[in-house]
Amino acid sequence: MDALRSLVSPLVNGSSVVDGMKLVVLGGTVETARRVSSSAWSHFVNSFFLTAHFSEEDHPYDWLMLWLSRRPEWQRSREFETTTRAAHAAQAQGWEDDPAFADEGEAEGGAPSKTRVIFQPTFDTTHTIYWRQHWLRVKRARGGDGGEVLSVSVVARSNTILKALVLQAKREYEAEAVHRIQIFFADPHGAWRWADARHKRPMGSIVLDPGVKEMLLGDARDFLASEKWYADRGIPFRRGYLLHGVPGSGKSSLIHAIAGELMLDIYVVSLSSAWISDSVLMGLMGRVPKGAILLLEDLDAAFTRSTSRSTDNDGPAIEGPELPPKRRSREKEMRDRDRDNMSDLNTLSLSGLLNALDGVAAAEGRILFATTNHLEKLDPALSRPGRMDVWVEFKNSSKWQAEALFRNFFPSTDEDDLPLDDGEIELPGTPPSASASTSSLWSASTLTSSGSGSSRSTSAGAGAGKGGKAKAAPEPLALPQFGSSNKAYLPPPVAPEIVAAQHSARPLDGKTLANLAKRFADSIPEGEFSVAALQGYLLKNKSRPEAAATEAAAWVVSEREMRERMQKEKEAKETRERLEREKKRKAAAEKETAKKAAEAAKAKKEKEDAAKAKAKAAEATPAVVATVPVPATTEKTTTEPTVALAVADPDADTPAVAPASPTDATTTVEEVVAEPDPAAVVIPESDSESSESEDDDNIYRVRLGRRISPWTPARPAHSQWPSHTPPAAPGWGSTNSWL
Ligand SMILES: Nc1ncnc2c1ncn2[C@@H]1O[C@H](COP(=O)(O)OP(=O)(O)OP(=O)(O)O)[C@@H](O)[C@H]1O
Repeated sequence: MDALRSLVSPLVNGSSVVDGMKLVVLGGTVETARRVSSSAWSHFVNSFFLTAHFSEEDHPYDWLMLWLSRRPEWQRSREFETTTRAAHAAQAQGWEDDPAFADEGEAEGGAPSKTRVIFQPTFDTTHTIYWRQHWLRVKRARGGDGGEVLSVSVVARSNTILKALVLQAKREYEAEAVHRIQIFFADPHGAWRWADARHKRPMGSIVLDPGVKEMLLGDARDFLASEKWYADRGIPFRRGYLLHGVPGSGKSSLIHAIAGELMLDIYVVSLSSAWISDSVLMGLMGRVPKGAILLLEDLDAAFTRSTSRSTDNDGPAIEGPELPPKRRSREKEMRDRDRDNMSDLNTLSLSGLLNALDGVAAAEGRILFATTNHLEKLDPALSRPGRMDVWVEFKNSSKWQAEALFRNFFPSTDEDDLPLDDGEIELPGTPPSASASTSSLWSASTLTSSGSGSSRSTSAGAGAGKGGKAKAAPEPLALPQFGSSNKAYLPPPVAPEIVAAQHSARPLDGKTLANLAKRFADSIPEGEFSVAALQGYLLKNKSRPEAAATEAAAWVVSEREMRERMQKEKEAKETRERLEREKKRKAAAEKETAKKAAEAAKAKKEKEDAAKAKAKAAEATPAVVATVPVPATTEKTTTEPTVALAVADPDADTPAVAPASPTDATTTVEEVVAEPDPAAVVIPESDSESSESEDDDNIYRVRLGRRISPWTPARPAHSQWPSHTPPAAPGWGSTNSWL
């Protein structure tokens, strides 16, 4: 005990515990003070900083990212990450041209690298950038929703510097984007997703009847400048254009060109999308920025989504030859993915669409373009003024358009159009049939004769746009040929169309071009082919303008034949399908008839079987019939009806009757037995599980576990019953001695 006390006493009485406690308190105080002072310091510092936050989803974020990408401090980050995800943004904004920002890799052969890598500082790294006599602290971070947020802080008394920064970034961005238009597509979640940045399409490349383009462009320009005019008159600041007509006639191309001319972004919604609904559309419309083009594709398909249209035409609305296949396929992929991911949720209603177009929540300041191939399918409410103010019809190509298209297509050495020869059209060089072998020397003979085996790349005088300088005829084509050194077997000549596909045409002088264009237009029937079809033909002959002009008539014939063949095939297919359908319908009807007949036969058989079984059972089993005889005569005064039991004897003609009560009413029983119900109240004794009595004025039957068919003998009048003896049902077993 003493030993224990001696151990504990220093702890209790000694100063070590107190010292320990003091240490804990001291440590706690110091740490608290440190935290408080640090927090106070950061509050103090932050109170001098002005901070702006930019969310990834908003445009200023893109402006600032472009601005930052050009700051050496940003690029010198010691901690950085690489991404290819943002490569499209870089491309869109021209960052790809900045060697410090993207990789310089090139694929073999000098082609640009397929994947561009972007370097950017990691998250949560703070950068200090000096700009306009201010130090800016810039940080990328993750926002609450997982998206990226860019924060820019500056020590300043007012936020002027931050505003100036944003405006500067915007200016730079817009200067960068001046040659491109941004395309956004609606996604199934009701948000706008950036899809592409495309080069502007020159208005001159659109071939329409004179004045149409100018009218539309002028109208849109005037609208954008008239906000006050609209406000003063209380008219909603919106304008709608309905472009309708045959496919491939330039509707989307014109919208693209107008957007480029007016420097507007395009927001595209395809109303035939599977996921579109009233609420999604309303949300999308509300988020279209002011001064943008909203493009509603396939207006007619909104409520009658035909699979053929939605599957065939799911490419981007803004199509053009200049669109790189890579981007085209990315957009297609995006749409396909959306379509695959989403179940068919299209619940767009007409009223929903009308509301989205000009309801109270509809966005103002935007230009609406809607396209349709079937004007006749549109609800009149959709196309009324206020929703669609200007209508433009697009038709198949006229001769005038064909000529203009030809002139646009092939490069010319002259700026000015030369008057056409009145006389015969003169083609340069040899006749068309031989032109393939002489013009630009793309011929097979050139190929075979060039067999040096060297792999020289041919610049075939291409790229000289209209007005470009005339170039010397390109060098003979010298493609590397497999087996060129093999003397035993010479390679077969290359097909002319393959050769033609490899080059562009030489620039033609103005007079020749004019003559060829006229010859081409003469061969094209008025209003029979779409401009897109003509463009396709010219593309096939893009290195052979002469052949394109002279072979156009043959092409028209072959196209007609092909159409005829396709029409016949279509009709044959339809007939086949119709016959197939009829056959199926017939087979189904026959099957149905056979089924019904089988069912009827089965039912009949069942009925017969049941009847047989019943009859058999009636013959085989004696039954107990319990009836309650009634007073047959008025003399009967007893208040208790007598119960009689009839035991069915299969061998007897009539069932034997055993009086159930000593107070017998033989007459009654005999009556009952003598006139049995034909529906056979024959109840096997063994079936008797329960019984009840039925009140029937003067007849009482006792049910023995089976329904008894009605049997109504002659009734005595009620008055025959004494008033004090109602025909109460006898209590179960009240008089029936055997129960
Ligand atoms: N009038 C035109 N002028 C110049 N090019 C045209 C014209 N019409 C069609 N094209 C060319 O044909 C192709 C398809 O044109 P576009 O997509 O504009 O037709 P669309 O009328 O919008 O067709 P759809 O109704 O099927 O969407 C484009 O490559 C375009 O360059």
